[in-house]
Amino acid sequence: MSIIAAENITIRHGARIVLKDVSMSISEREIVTIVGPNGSGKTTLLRALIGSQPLTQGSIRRASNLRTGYVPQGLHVDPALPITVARFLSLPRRHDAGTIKEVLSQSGADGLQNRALSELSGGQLQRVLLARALLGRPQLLLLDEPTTGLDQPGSAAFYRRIESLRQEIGCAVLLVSHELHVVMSASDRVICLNGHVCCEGQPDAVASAPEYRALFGSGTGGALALYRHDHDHFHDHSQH
Ligand SMILES: Nc1ncnc2c1ncn2[C@@H]1O[C@H](COP(=O)(O)OP(=O)(O)OP(=O)(O)O)[C@@H](O)[C@H]1O
Repeated sequence: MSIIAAENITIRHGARIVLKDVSMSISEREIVTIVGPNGSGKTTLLRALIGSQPLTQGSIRRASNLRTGYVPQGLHVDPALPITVARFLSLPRRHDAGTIKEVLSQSGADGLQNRALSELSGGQLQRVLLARALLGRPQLLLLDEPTTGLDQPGSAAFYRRIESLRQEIGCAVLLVSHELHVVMSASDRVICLNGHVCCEGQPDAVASAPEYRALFGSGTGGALALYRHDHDHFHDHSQH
């Protein structure tokens, strides 16, 4: 059963049509990855789904009282900001130490609560942001390019974490990635967006292929897979 659906949505930024007649949906416990080139409307679609982006046309249908957790793209942390991870997780609403410990553990960020936010590595910060999104007990997690700045093993580890989170808390996950060819094999479905939905389908797991192993090694635990992208149709962007 779908928990959220975009129905024929069109979004303009000024005169520019960024998304045109896009329909997609996510079911309970489903992991969906959106791929597409820069500027193809991925972030705009995510923002529309959480209700922070006005629609020009179409509608968003959500299951009643759907709880969502959103991790935006590239949060900048001011190095001069003297704030610990625990304090950051208690803004704007206070959470007890037990809850903070639990979400940090679920995000693979055990023991970071007393560290200064500005001193975290890119991978640690991503996990803390994920922990923050978990505080609201989301039924749907939306993550905008969560592996930006991570190396290949770091990305693979993050994707495995997402899969175990789904098992642990039973949430659905919608991820955005700009990497067309590298998506996680844990994705149930990949949506390729380029102002419109170009195509969608299941990612092909190629972890056992020699070419794949030569490229990525075997240390990624099969978390990375190749999505075969067939561009068998013509894109007319003259309307954009
Ligand atoms: N607030 C805004 N005002 C005007 N134009 C915008 C605004 N937000 C986004 N756009 C434009 O909409 C288009 C889609 O942007 P969006 O951020 O959704 O793309 P994206 O696929 O997430 O890109 P990237 O991979 O670079 O993050 C871009 O051309 C962008 O310049």
